Amino acid sequence: MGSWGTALASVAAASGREVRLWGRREALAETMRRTGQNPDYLPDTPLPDGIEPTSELAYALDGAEAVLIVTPSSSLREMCGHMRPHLAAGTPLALCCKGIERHTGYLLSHLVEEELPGHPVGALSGPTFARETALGHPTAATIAFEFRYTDRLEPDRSPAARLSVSMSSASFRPYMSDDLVGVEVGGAVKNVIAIACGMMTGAGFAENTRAALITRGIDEMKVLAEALGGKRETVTGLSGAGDLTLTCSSTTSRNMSLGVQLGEGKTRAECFDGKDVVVEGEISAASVVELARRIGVSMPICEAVHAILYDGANLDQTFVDLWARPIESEPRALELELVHPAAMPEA
Ligand SMILES: NC(=O)C1=CN([C@@H]2O[C@H](COP(=O)(O)OP(=O)(O)OC[C@H]3O[C@@H](n4cnc5c(N)ncnc54)[C@H](OP(=O)(O)O)[C@@H]3O)[C@@H](O)[C@H]2O)C=CC1
Ligand SMILES: O=C(CO)COP(=O)(O)O
Repeated sequence: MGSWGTALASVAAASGREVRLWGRREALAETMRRTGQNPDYLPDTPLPDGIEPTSELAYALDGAEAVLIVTPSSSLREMCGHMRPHLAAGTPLALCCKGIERHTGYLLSHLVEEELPGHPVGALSGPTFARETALGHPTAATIAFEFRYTDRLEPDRSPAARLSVSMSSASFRPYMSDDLVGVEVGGAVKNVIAIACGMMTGAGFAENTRAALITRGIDEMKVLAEALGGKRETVTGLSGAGDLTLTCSSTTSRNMSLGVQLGEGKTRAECFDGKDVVVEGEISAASVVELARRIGVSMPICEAVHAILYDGANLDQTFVDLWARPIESEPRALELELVHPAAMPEA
């Protein structure tokens, strides 16, 4: 029951679903039941009827028609282990977190398929700040499940279609996709590009530079998505360019905000007043770059963020160097063999 989980519970409840909203802290669940709000993550945002906050995971999952998983990506493997004994076979699982697992290079759907086999796994992703979504501002997102055939060999888009219909309301518009890889890559990479945009803004670079980063960031998403078996065109949709535009335009974004503060010269410890805030792009800067290097995809903006965050590179000089790279053609050509992360060479 963090900010995005609570917002999604509001969306589902507003569209008429009965929602059990799980969180690990009973005290917060009890406060939410009593006050109808989540004071820790979405203060001053009343929750609609139909949401039952609980800290009992078995109860939360009992009889669920679908499960939205909204932990930070770094907690996802652990969370899958907690969920395993309580999930009914075949329950669709939709990942609402954004990232790529560090060290394995797994897309989060690969991780969940490994930990929780036998479930359709998809993703819900897009330009969706939690508070705006919970307050009912018109919001669109993408729900992606891989295309499958039914036992009768008929096209089966049912998890994506059913969840989209279940979640849709006057203010929330979920589009359907069968390109899970493309959707997941967009969600992971956009956070790294948002840190880059923030860093540049904080360091005093101007709007032209930010627009260039956003556009070239889309190119980095495209080549990574395609190399992993996704579609380039997915990256131009809500989960790619849409989310990138949102995240790179506002310090409401924690990723953009971290970048701005680092660009202004703060240390990491000084950012967010020392609070432990979920900034997925910090981990993704490492996991995306490690993955890209392993499969031979060039992602210079992500490399720049990685160098600053992990190698102690000088921020201003790194961005000067980014502009001094050899001139390339636009768009980039890509000639790569498709490879599953599990079969990839070590870095
Ligand atoms: N906020 C947003 O606008 C959006 C966020 N997302 C994505 O959603 C994901 C979650 O982010 P968000 O909701 O913003 O984060 P928040 O910081 O708002 O909430 C994090 C939630 O995860 C819980 N949590 C943390 N670690 C664990 C763990 N090990 N086991 C169980 N629960 C855990 C926290 O519980 P506790 O309070 O007990 O620590 C809290 O409920 C991220 O991947 C983010 O990118 C996607 C779209 C929009
Ligand atoms: O993913 C988000 C909006 O779509 C939230 O962005 P931040 O995690 O940067 O706050």
